[in-house]
Amino acid sequence: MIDFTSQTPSHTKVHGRHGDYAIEAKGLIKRFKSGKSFVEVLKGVDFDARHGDLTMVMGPSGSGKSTLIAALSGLLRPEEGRVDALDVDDLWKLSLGKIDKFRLDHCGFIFQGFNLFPALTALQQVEIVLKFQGLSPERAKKRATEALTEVGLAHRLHQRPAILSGGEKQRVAIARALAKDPKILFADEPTSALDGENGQVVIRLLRRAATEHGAAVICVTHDPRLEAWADRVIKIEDGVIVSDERHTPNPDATLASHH
Ligand SMILES: Nc1ncnc2c1ncn2[C@@H]1O[C@H](COP(=O)(O)OP(=O)(O)OP(=O)(O)O)[C@@H](O)[C@H]1O
Repeated sequence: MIDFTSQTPSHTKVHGRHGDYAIEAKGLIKRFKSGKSFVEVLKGVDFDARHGDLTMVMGPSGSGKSTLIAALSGLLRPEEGRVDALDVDDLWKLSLGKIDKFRLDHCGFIFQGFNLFPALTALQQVEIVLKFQGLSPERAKKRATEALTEVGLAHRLHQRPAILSGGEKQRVAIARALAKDPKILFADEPTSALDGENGQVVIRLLRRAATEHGAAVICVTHDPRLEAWADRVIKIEDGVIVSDERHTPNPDATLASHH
């Protein structure tokens, strides 16, 4: 286990100014230019996510899921609406530098394509982010080793991505995201490139990030089988939230191999 006590209690209820909510967004509108006109991809979306919850965002291809994540995390400016996150009121009113800093300090990201640096070992992939955050090399190494151990990769510390399996690469990406103990963890289709067994390892780690580390985990997925692990399932269609339900998660659910 990683020692998170130096930053936040392990059963975190890291309540910022917005109480149980890690993120609250209102009236998000995002348009993209398409020829001479605009396509509205988010049509006034209200969204919130709580600390300790695994919130799943589901919906058909092109419904706006990735755009929503990008607007919530300060990566893509919406035309209208506001995002309150942790202690920040209206993220999009901050300077770009402050938005970047907010993301670096508080958000973790896990994507379908892993986004690892080909030249770096598993340990270095995680260390680099921690050093960038200001940890000393010794502390970064210790923390990176702990994070990789937590995801079951203690025996792979010195391997580069080329010789890691898809499941191992995704676990490195998860260790990298979790090592800084993010209060908000964004995952975009984190299991879609993986077989059932590896997908299960990944979704269990995301479940644990919410339950044990108190992160608000926001996971975009096409895969309805992942709902078993969710506290909440939000469905989006054509830029509009069409349903929002709370669930009782089953952390021991199984994901049959589908490859
Ligand atoms: N930079 C962009 N410029 C123009 N259109 C875009 C841009 N990014 C996304 N879109 C369009 O916005 C719509 C929503 O895209 P988005 O990636 O948010 O959907 P999604 O629900 O995540 O889809 P998928 O499940 O396929 O990843 C799509 O029609 C897409 O083509």
